[in-house]
Amino acid sequence: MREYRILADQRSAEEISDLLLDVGALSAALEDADADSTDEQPLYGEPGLEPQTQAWPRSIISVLTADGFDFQAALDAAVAQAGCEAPKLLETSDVEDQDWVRITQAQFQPSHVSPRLWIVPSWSEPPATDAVIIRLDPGVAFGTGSHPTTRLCLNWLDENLKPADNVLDYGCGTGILAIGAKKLGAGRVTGTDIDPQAVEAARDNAERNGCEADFHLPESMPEGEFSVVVANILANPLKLLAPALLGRVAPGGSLVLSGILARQADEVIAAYRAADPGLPLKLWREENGWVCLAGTRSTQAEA
Ligand SMILES: C[S@@+](CC[C@H](N)C(=O)[O-])C[C@H]1O[C@@H](n2cnc3c(N)ncnc32)[C@H](O)[C@@H]1O
Repeated sequence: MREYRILADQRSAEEISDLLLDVGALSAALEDADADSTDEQPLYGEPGLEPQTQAWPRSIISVLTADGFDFQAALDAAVAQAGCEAPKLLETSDVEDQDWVRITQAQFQPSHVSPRLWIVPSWSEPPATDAVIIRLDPGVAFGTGSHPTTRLCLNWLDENLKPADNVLDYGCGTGILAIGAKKLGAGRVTGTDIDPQAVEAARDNAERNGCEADFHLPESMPEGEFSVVVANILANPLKLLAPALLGRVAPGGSLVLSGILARQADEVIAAYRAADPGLPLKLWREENGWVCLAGTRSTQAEA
């Protein structure tokens, strides 16, 4: 059995993984290649890329194959079908047959992401503490707690959520923020994502965690305001989404944004101030060059 580790543009990584699995690869695990990087953004493609097309930078795909599998031919075919740039081969190694499950699982272990919250995959025992556990396995959607921006949002929720706050997770990915909010005591929890696979994954993950939460595509989102709106996307889409996100924050409610590099914080704060001076955003916290911005809408009595 062989393991191949390839570096791919994050936008095509899932499709490449799926195509390799379709033609017989035994497993394909994705991890962020740039989780701790604050290099120029975007980290792929040409410098002139339009802001709307920026996505998360690069993924490492670890692919396990049986002996005799023609990995290069399978990769070439996947690249041709996906119409993307060819991933870069980082390394290959021989793997003992009995080790492949262990290798796959070793890539994702329990992690302590905020004072109370742990992310625990299905193959691990929960830590023997009074921790609040989110059960989550890596899959098709973004959000396993390995990225600093996800952890920043979870920490904001852990430290600031009030009992029975109702929460909107905008750009929910796996639903990790919605599930975390519910486990921390939120009331009604709703999530949305433009990616139908993410909406599906979030529903499955909420059910697996025994969390009552509903997830919708943006066009099917029910009307209504929330006491907490959290969105971990990227600076440019967040600026475009300002009216939509601000319109969802109830009087006295909070808006929490991440997916923003430290050097982009001022421009995002300015865009939101221009769209609605009644909800001033401030830097809440920074981790590894990524920031979380947060602010509270004044109540009618204060306005
Ligand atoms: C970085 S992931 C965040 C996932 C998860 N909330 C977390 O914190 O780890 C951003 C998610 O936002 C979604 N997204 C991007 N643009 C969006 C938009 N305009 N409306 C809704 N979701 C969007 C993406 O599909 C992706 O799942």
